[in-house]
Amino acid sequence: MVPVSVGQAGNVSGLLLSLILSEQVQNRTDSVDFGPSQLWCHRFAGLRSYATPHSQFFAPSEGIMLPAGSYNNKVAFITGGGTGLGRAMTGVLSQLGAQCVIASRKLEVLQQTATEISSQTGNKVHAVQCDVRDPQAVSRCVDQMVELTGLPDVIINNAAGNFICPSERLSANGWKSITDIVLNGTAFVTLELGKRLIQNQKGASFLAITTIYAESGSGFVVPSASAKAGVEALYKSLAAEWGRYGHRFNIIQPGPIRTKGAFSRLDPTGTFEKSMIGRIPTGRLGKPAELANLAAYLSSDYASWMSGAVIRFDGGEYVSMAGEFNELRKVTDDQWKMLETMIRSTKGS
Ligand SMILES: CCCCCCCCC/C=C\C=C\C(=O)SCCNC(=O)CCNC(=O)[C@H](O)C(C)(C)COP(=O)(O)OP(=O)(O)OC[C@H]1O[C@@H](n2cnc3c(N)ncnc32)[C@H](O)[C@@H]1OP(=O)(O)O
Ligand SMILES: NC(=O)C1=CN([C@@H]2O[C@H](COP(=O)(O)OP(=O)(O)OC[C@H]3O[C@@H](n4cnc5c(N)ncnc54)[C@H](OP(=O)(O)O)[C@@H]3O)[C@@H](O)[C@H]2O)C=CC1
Repeated sequence: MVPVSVGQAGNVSGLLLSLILSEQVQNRTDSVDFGPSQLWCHRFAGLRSYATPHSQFFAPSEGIMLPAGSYNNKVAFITGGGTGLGRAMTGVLSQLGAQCVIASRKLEVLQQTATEISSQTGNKVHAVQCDVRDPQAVSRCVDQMVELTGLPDVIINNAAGNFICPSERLSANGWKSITDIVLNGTAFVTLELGKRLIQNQKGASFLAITTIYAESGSGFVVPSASAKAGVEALYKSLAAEWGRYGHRFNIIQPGPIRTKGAFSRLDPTGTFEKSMIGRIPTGRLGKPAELANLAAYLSSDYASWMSGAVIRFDGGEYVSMAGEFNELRKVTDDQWKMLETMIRSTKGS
């Protein structure tokens, strides 16, 4: 771990962005003393990752949490299981004994992940090509899964699309592309599997991966925010309606966790991460393994009484951004003395 000074976007095409951001970071440095002694940079695999010194209080435990064999004789279906968080969840479920089916558009990526995970865990991982935007493709994918493994015990709706874009630059097709993957894709997968499970009188756990801004909304990712909010409404509604068929529905809202898919589309220059870390009370990004442990718990029999739950999993970022006075954590002791004197000396209203 090496301390770094506040940097600049590294190329000419990033000049405008770097000017905007250097001003932002400069302001932060001036008023917050968020300088080299308080901002740390990990370097690994060619990637930078920032953290604050107090993140050492919150070191991630990345080992598998549930007892070995917790998923023996279970089948798990994970959309977007070939990459990022989906891949991490598949790895943990497979390690715990599940037979996994991973589905997304890029068959080669899925196959490579499937081979790597199953060679590590000794349990089968099946790769099935499926574009979740297409209900017929989803139906064919489920047919294929039934042939391979039978209907699943666990369904994780993790596939998503996203990019930052001012809404005035967004085309109708840009909107459709994101909302089709996130909201319609989750609905098609959930309805197709739900109906077949009901027909076969088989219970199951459904989990959706949304995001903290599903609750607040967020500018610059408006289709994603709208679609993720829709997914949450879908899952809370079905938790109420389909409990009678043995189905549980839960939601994880992750905060920032470094994956190529997310960060390449949401922070393409890598510059926003620095300011983001400053608002996370635990001072670091989440780890895919931490999310995977939570998903494994929520989808397991240990959580059989959990349904309709929305779990925010973000190192405290959401409440930190929401609280009116939270920026006051930047005030120094000397500044507090002065503020207190001013307040105490005020008489009357
Ligand atoms: C402050 C720091 C932030 C750091 C990170 C913060 C982390 C927190 C993250 C919180 C939530 C994260 C949510 C996520 O979902 S992350 C997962 C992201 N992963 C992916 O997006 C993977 C899959 N994505 C894709 O395949 C593509 O990106 C896709 C565009 C979503 C879909 O691909 P495809 O179907 O091939 O679509 P097209 O390329 O044909 O485009 C369709 C349509 O959209 C327009 N478009 C595409 N990109 C942009 C862009 N960057 N800006 C504006 N418009 C865009 C494109 O032009 C097409 O429209 P049109 O036909 O009108 O031209
Ligand atoms: N990383 C983060 O910080 C956060 C992530 N999230 C959520 O976590 C989940 C995983 O994201 P992450 O791992 O970061 O990013 P990835 O980009 O790695 O994951 C997205 C996955 O979705 C799949 N996918 C995209 N479009 C389709 C489609 N039409 N049909 C089927 N599959 C599709 C992709 O595979 P393929 O291209 O092969 O189709 C890919 O595997 C998403 O729901 C995201 O919204 C939420 C908050 C924070």
